[in-house]
Amino acid sequence: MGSLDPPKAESNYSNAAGKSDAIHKSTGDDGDPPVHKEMTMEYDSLKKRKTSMLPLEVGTNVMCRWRDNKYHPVKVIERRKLPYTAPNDYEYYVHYTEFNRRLDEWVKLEQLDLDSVQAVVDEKVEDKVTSLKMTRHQKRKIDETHIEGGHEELDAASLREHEEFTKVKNIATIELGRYEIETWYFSPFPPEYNDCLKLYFCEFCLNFMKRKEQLQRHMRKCDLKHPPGDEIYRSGTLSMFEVDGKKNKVYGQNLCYLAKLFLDHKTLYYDVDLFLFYVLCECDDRGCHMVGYFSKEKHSEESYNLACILTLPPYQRKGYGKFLIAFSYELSKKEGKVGTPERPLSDLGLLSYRGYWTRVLLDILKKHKANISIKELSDMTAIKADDILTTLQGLELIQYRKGQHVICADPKVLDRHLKAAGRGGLEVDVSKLIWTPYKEQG
Ligand SMILES: CC(=O)SCCNC(=O)CCNC(=O)[C@H](O)C(C)(C)COP(=O)(O)OP(=O)(O)OC[C@H]1O[C@@H](n2cnc3c(N)ncnc32)[C@H](O)[C@@H]1OP(=O)(O)O
Repeated sequence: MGSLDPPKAESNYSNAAGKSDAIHKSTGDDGDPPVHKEMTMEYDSLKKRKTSMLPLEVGTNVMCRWRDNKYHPVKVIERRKLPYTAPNDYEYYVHYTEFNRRLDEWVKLEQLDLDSVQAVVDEKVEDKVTSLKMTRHQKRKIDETHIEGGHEELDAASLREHEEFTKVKNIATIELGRYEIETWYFSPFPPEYNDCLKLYFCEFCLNFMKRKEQLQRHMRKCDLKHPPGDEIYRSGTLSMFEVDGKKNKVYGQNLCYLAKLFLDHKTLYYDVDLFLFYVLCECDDRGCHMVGYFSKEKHSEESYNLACILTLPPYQRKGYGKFLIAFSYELSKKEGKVGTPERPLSDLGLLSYRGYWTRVLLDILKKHKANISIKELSDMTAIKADDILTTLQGLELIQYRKGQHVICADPKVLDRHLKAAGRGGLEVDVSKLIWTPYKEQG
């Protein structure tokens, strides 16, 4: 599977500096004053034209030099004046149009190629309204990110306001345990944290602070050495804790603030009572260090068995995501239900789920000699029938014959797909799971 990091291909884009260099060089030694003068005038007018477009407007499309030293198209999302500098000295918050929003960042003017500036397109209000049409579920999620919450309907204006409010990352880095982590997205921390670029989290209770000394003081007092709640799984150094959002409200909210820094789609913050949090930890003699988690509604009418899933960036691509997904299905099996993750899935979420579904289903198809139906696959795996159908359709293993879906699984094709689906990840040892499904206490 390809990397989701931006493409590494050579860019054939040449930059503005190169072009103005060429002008300087051509005014060299040929001793031809009229040409020299013409060139100088041309250079001056170019410079003037460039200066006149500054500061760039929000919405401008322009090419920007990225950390790979190549130029990529960006859109200016926001700008801010640099203190104690000339009137036009701004820095710009840009979105790389080819990449995911997690790579949005502040850049300096010298990273932008002013020759490539395109006029700001005034997006028509109707277009925006159409693009803002959302499902009821998405609206609910957006509501929940609002500090006050509780709006029944969100009109286009409120959505725009929400987009405006969340478009720039507020916290740039966090310290958590022994890691300093660059954040990916905006998270609605309380207003008193508005002036912070970095936050310090207690890795056990997830309280967050503005200053390192506050964290150090806190660590001397904090009694926790693992997430609050019940340890429901332990295998080797891996432990899973179940945290009830109602019993551990502050922990649940802190976890949501933290998770939103890495989740673009909106998540809940205040209504944590309705959720259980499954927190995966690597344990050593200093305590149980959070690696990732998933949340699960206590009651889901839509048969969701997972609301949000996160592996903290330092632990990603090590198989923990697949472990968390597998774990969520093991819980569903114990409940005797089928389950599906809450939508929308992020790009990385979709990749991880697709890989998991492919491996689980194809492993069964390989071993199972007789015909097997989608319903039987669903009963065996707790994967919802729709997800089985889309996975197998995506792999072109389904045919529609005489009004029915039929699975056509040639062993060689199965092997090819399994190989492409990558590594299996960490296994959940079900014998080590000690858990009973959630029941409301009377
Ligand atoms: C319902 C929802 O919550 S949807 C939102 C999902 N969550 C997020 O987007 C939050 C940010 N992302 C994450 O936390 C993580 O990327 C997760 C949870 C999606 C995956 O966690 P990880 O621990 O990295 O997963 P894991 O190591 O098991 O790999 C999963 C597979 O996904 C794919 N994948 C994950 N990250 C990448 C990446 N950056 N580039 C390409 N493929 C990737 C790969 O196929 C990978 O398998 P492989 O390593 O064998 O090739």
